[in-house]
Amino acid sequence: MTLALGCIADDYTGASDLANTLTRAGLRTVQTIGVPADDLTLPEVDAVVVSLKSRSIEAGLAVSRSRAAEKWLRGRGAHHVLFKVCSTFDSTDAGNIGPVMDALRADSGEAVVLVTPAFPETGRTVYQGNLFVGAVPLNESPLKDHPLNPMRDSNLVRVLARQSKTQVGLVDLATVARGAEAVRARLAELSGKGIGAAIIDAVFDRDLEAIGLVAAQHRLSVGASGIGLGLARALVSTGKVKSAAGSGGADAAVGGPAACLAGSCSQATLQQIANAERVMAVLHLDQDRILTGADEVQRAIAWAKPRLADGPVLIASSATPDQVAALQARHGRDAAGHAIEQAMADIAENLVKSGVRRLVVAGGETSGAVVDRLGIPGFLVGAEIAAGVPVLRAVGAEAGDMLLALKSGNFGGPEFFADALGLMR
Ligand SMILES: Nc1ncnc2c1ncn2[C@@H]1O[C@H](COP(=O)(O)OP(=O)(O)O)[C@@H](O)[C@H]1O
Ligand SMILES: O=C(O)[C@@H](O)C(=O)COP(=O)(O)O
Repeated sequence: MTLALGCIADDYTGASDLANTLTRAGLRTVQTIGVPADDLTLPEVDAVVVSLKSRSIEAGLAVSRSRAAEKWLRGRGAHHVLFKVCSTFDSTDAGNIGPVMDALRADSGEAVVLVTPAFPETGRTVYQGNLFVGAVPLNESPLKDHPLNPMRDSNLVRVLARQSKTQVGLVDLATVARGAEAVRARLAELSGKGIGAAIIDAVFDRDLEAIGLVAAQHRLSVGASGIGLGLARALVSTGKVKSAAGSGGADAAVGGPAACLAGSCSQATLQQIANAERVMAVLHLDQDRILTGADEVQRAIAWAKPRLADGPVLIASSATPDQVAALQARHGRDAAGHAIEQAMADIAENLVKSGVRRLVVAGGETSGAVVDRLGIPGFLVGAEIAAGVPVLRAVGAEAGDMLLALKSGNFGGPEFFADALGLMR
């Protein structure tokens, strides 16, 4: 297998978002969980998205895991590696976007790295280096209250500079609008000044197409699904990849009981849970019981099991920003996040033991904990449920044939859970 594109994603929902974008743009794509073991049989593909759970771990670990993934991808022929980060640039001043970018830049010998989290289809645009979420700057969006990495600065040149050892420059929209040649000239100017990374403005998909043409000639880029779209379109338009259509049956029916788990506390997910109450049984977990060691997981399983035969169930830990802040004040931010993720993984494991083969998970860290516990090594990409969220078919899973959807907290329409199960038969 010779890869046209190698990708490293810093969480599992982000990886499935990117795998979805690449598939829709005509690249045969597989998502792996971590660097694949030698005995995992992968189909012949144009792109591999290696999913890491490295967004919120210690920076040194994120660096070493990303480097191992890059080595594997380059070893399979990938000329270009995209480090996929969140379209809301989820990170802290300690990282992990900057430290991983710096390490991959050194490994790939890249002079100046192109960086953009723009993903116009989901309302993420970048102008003058400032990230907008819909109509508001990042620091005024719900991301200011994220439980793990509250985003309080929308100027990405500043945000990345605080995390990276290199100087960070800007390629502005006026330059992007003049096309690929103008972008190349600006990058040469920046690298001549010793600047090692550039935030690139992008508002429309056509901006990302110009960026993709330039990026494809570089060794490394950093961004969200939008730059993935640009790269994929560049690979197809320059004939490096022959466009493939369709999901190849990756979403064929598996049957059996269905369940949803929500650990995201995003506004979008809170609304989706409220709407799901009309069409499925919903259990709200008691987070204090999880944190104090009471048997909340057993209570959830005992609640779910008798209901599975009658239709899908949804189990949620999600809470409003005030409730999240209060819980974190009582137990600590990391302890709260970790304990709830592990409880979700316990619940998922028990549900699968009870026969669940269709599972929807809301939240990136939550999805990481669940997929790791289920021991799923990879996914094929099926139909698109919503922008950035495909149906996934597990490959090589211990439980056998399974369909999953891993939803980024912020993605999906108001009826997401019903929409997902409607496509996961
Ligand atoms: N009620 C709650 N209070 C505090 N933290 C929570 C609560 N529910 C979930 N969490 C934690 O919040 C984090 C949500 O992150 P994640 O799953 O990545 O969602 P998103 O996709 O919205 O970022 C997880 O670590 C999760 O365990
Ligand atoms: O780019 C995006 O917004 C998503 O692909 C993504 O990474 C989402 O992360 P979570 O919101 O933590 O699921």
